[in-house]
Amino acid sequence: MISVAEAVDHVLKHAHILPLETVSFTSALGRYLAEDVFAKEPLPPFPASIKDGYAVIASDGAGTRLVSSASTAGDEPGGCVKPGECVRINTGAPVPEGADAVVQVEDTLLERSTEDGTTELEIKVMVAPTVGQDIRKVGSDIAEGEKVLQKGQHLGPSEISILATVGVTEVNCFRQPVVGVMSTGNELCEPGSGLVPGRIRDSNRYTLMAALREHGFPYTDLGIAKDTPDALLGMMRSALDQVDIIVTSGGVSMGEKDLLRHVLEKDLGATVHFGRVLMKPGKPTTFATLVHEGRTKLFFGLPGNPVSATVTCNLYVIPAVNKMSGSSSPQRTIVKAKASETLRLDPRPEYHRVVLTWTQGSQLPEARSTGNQISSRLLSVNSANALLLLPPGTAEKTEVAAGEILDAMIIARL
Ligand SMILES: Nc1nc2c(c(=O)[nH]1)N[C@H]1C(S)=C(S)[C@@H](COP(=O)(O)OP(=O)(O)OC[C@H]3O[C@@H](n4cnc5c(N)ncnc54)[C@H](O)[C@@H]3O)O[C@H]1N2
Ligand code: MOO
Repeated sequence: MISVAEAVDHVLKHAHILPLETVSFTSALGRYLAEDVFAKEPLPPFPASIKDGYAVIASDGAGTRLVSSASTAGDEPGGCVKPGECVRINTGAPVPEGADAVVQVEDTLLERSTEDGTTELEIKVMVAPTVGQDIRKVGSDIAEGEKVLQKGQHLGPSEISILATVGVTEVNCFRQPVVGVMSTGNELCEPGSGLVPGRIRDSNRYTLMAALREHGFPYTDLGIAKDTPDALLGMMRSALDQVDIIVTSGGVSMGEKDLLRHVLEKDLGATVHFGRVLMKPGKPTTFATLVHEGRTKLFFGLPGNPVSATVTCNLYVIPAVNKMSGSSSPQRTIVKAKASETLRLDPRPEYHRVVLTWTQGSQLPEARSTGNQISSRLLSVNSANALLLLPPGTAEKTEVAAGEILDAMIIARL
């Protein structure tokens, strides 16, 4: 049996970054950039006011100014401020020529206006301005030609905003792999079905599809395959044309209906890189690759037990999809956490489902166990936001004490 670290190495070694494709910036959320992005123009493209107030000549000092005109956001830059004058200006509006400072309205007094009170004629600057005060210089936010986004960067809302502001409406990103999700097992029925003797509802397919959707990855629902070599082979063969990765659950252990490895190796000619991993839960996790029409396809056979499928999806599938999408740090985030209770250690390294909570004044989050960790008990992942990485038990160390500090892998939005 190989270790989790070795298994992850195998997966990441075979998870090749996919070729790039051009995408509209409006659909680039969650993608990884395949090129650097530069600003064609400076931002702001004109000297812009930071405040609502008056554009003035700083050397005029404090005192009375004639209000000669107004500049509001959206106006074409123009006009000219002469000594002793000022221009009423809004935040974001172009600062007119001649002016070298903006005085915020709070630092002025209205001295004289037209009889109907609609137009200011004279104001008094109460505090002597300094040159450049409250003006954004041309290119002070983004310089012309500046690299604003870097190849390999993840595009979140802020990066989409940067693309919009520099007017780059199409970008080259790495293609995201399409993941086919399949459940296997004669006992499975759809969640909408009433239970008949011997049957259970398929939850794994919905867990896996939801996990992919949560990360913004494209997927295809391949349905439920019966436990026969022909059914498995047929469904996998037809999926290979549509997807880059196939993720199944069930059928990887030791039972006579655990056919997957045989179908992969003998019928599809895939190379199985591992089929048993020293971990709890998830021991029978199987990983294989095969070349189909010149392209390497990845195959994850996750264990059928629902919690095992969830844990191994986080450990292997999500990092593989991240890497193929162009991420340079594809693995899930690990933080330190404090065990909130005594936990017995298993002979296998355990991925214990916990709820991390941060309390004010404490530096580390507390990790509270979700209770009975048997791999069939889906309630052990209910509300879990992390997997506490428990070392294997030994004769000397059989448990983790309350307060011990351990690594925890984040598996949900915090
Ligand atoms: N003799 C041995 N038996 C088992 C071993 C072993 O080492 N030797 N390993 C056990 C471990 S650990 C696990 S995990 C399971 C994994 O088995 P399979 O991947 O072959 O999964 P199945 O046998 O098909 O199913 C296991 C369990 O999960 C339920 N299941 C399956 N698919 C779904 C689904 N889509 N949604 C909900 N529940 C599902 C299934 O009905 C079974 O109860 O093997 C142990 N056995
Ligand atoms: O490895 Mo299994 O996933 O413990 O139940």
